[in-house]
Amino acid sequence: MTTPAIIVVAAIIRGKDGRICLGKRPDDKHQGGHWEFPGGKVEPGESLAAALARELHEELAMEQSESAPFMTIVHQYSDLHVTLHFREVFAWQGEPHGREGQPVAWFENSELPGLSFPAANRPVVTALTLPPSLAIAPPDQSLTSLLQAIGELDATQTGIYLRHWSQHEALPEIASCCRYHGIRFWLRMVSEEDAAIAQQEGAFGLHLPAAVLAGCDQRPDFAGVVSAACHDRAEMEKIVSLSLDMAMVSPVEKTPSHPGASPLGWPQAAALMIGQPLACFALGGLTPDHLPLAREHGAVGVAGIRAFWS
Ligand SMILES: Nc1nc2c([nH]c(=O)n2[C@H]2C[C@H](O)[C@@H](COP(=O)(O)OP(=O)(O)OP(=O)(O)O)O2)c(=O)[nH]1
Ligand SMILES: [Mg+2]
Repeated sequence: MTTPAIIVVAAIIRGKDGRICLGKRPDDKHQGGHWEFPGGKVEPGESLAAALARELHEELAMEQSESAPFMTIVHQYSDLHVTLHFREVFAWQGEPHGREGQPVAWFENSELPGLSFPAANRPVVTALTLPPSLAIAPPDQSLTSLLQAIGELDATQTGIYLRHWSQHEALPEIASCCRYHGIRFWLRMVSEEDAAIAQQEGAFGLHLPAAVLAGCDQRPDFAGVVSAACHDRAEMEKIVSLSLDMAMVSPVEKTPSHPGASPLGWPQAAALMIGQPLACFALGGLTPDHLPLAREHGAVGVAGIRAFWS
């Protein structure tokens, strides 16, 4: 039996102090009693940006709001099929307050995972904990230059994937340097042991290359973010079926590190990424400046090697 389907826009509103504005859904509404990113149903013929500006005016008295894509999640509730377009609101007039009697409050990013949200929101709450850029450690980088480069990164914008360092004797030193600078880092999982190492070193993420993903029949035992490499639809389905948090989708554009690989191109990458219940990072021939373009195509972040180390 098919359920009704709706298209919804919802706002990620960050105050100057970095906190996020949420509203509480009235008990008698669908998904009532949960916190929500303010927003509502898109009306026929309305653009997503216009729909969100209208909802923010109606619900929060925010005027002239402007927004850009963050991520899209398609979710099937038992009684409703929703396409949720989350958008980052970057400008507005007025002080947001609940105009419909609903509680409205501001939360630190770190408080979000502890709140009760509609089930569809799990991936967006995870995505909000991620840096927008992921710098992959180049294979030929020396330990000294890696440690120096870590110290020069902006921890709010960039995380790092220590692709070749999981089993290296210098890992504790690198991990401690990352922790000191507040840099979120990912380690590569090749064996079961790597999940334990990642846990012990305080890695933020554990990344599964395609061959490891192929041999995996359950989510690895790791408390942080679990990501996997994704090149096609079959890998995306596997990643979703294991309830992983993140996919690095590649190669989106032509890249010198994999000269033989034919790129997906943005339309095909978008078809893979949009609506999936996880955070997608676009990878391959990109720079951090590609973030807005990547978000237009369903990725929440961008990853790469050379262009991501300042
Ligand atoms: N706004 C919002 N809705 C969400 C979120 N997560 C989630 O599953 N939803 C679902 C709940 C609802 O079924 C739907 C949003 O519809 P809504 O009730 O807010 O729509 P609306 O503002 O147009 O309200 P109404 O005029 O129909 O009363 O999307 C979220 O974070 N924010
Ligand atoms: Mg609403």
